Amino acid sequence: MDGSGVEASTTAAWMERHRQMYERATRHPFTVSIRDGTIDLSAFKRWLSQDYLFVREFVAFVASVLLKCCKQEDSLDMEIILGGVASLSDELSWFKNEAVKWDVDLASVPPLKSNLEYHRFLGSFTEPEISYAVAVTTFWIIETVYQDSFSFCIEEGNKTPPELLGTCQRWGSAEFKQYCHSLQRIVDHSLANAPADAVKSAEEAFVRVLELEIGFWEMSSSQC
Ligand SMILES: Cc1ncc(CN)c(N)n1
Repeated sequence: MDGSGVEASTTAAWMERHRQMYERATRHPFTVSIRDGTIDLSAFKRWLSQDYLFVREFVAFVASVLLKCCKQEDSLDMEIILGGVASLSDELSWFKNEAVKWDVDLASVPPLKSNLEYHRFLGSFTEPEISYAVAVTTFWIIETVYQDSFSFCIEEGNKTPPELLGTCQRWGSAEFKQYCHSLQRIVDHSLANAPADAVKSAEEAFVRVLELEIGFWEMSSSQC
């Protein structure tokens, strides 16, 4: 609580403390080039196929967050996270449809280095020792980076190519923003009740996600 009796948000404080890195993740030249219409379409196609592989790994990660949530005494967050798991089925179908549209063969694409590094990070959350507070923080910031990055591509003044607007809407919509805010409330509530070492680990995971997201955009831009 601050002096006015308003509960300060830990997530907002972290966003401020790590603002530079947050900006690097959410205003990366890759997404900025979508917004200004200069995107290299081969880079977009690389992102599309790599992100499909990412989302397949993300399913298991979100399922592990759900499992940790269900083991909490008070599992009121369950419905929001379950909704997140359910929406991934639609998301995988979306990637498959887009791949056909862009003539990308998803079956023949191997994951690139930065993607594999992200997969390893996501895979570590199946460990039961990793707390729910850390896992749900990680989930929230992963979703938020996409929400912030893609909503920028559809904000006023954008020159986003019409064929990419559907992609930007997927994560940049008001609905997805609401969902990210719901996750953020869950995270702040969870952190407010977590021990100090878990809060510290959650902040480390927050920063690690920003690094991995930057690496993912870099990989999409340049095939590293
Ligand atoms: C790399 C990455 N980060 C986040 C998201 C949003 N679920 C995604 N699809 N891909």
